[in-house]
Amino acid sequence: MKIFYVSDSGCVKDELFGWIESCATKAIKERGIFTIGLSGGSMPNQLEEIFDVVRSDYDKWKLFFCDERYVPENDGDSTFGAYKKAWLSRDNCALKESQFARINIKLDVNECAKDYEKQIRNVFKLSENSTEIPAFDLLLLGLGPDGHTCSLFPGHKLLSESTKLVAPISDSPKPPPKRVTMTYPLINNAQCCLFPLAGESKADIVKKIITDKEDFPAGRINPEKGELVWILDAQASKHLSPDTEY
Ligand SMILES: O=C(O)[C@H](O)[C@@H](O)[C@H](O)[C@H](O)COP(=O)(O)O
Repeated sequence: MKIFYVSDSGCVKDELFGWIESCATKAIKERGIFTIGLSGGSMPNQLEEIFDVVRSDYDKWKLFFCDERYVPENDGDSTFGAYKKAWLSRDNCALKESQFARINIKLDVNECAKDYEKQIRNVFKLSENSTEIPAFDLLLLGLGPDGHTCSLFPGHKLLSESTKLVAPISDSPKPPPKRVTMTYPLINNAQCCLFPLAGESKADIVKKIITDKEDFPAGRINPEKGELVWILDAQASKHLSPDTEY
């Protein structure tokens, strides 16, 4: 686990953009494609200026959602809708809508999750019955005050999902209730999982996970072959000591 301590939310963004650029450059050089998973919540706003900062061959990007709300894209709760507003509406947007893998809510939530998993397997050229697990180049993860990440919530049965790579949830404690979410088998097979966190509201849960090692869904993110990176501003890391190895 790597922890980067920075002073404020602006520096979290700078560090985050640096990671994105280096992951994308490496992936495109090695395999001609960059696969990235995006979270919702405050992350779309955090990533708003990406095209001003990150230099990359954006045509080679394929973008997925670590979790997505099961709502129409024009619904205020839609994560794709949030990125449409934050990115696709910009004059200097270097991405096309077609590069985003979107959920299909014409299907019921269970079939929607299966369809999304199929979309992921297709990008990684893996058949439906392949036992190989796709390895995303970078997953950008959020952290809720209850320690959830993606739509993996404390005490939920999805925490022990061991076969589905994308699962449906219809009882999310964080509204809206219906979502699809990546699960640990997929998340923990990524090359890099990154939590870019800023603000006082993250401090207590960051302490519980990193210092106290209490068991929370976000604390179970630990890529077997990849890197786990926390980028924390002074407020989010106020209970941590930069000299301590966690
Ligand atoms: O769509 C979602 O709800 C998110 O993916 C969710 O997991 C989010 O990342 C956390 O709730 C943190 O949200 P904030 O960044 O707004 O604190």
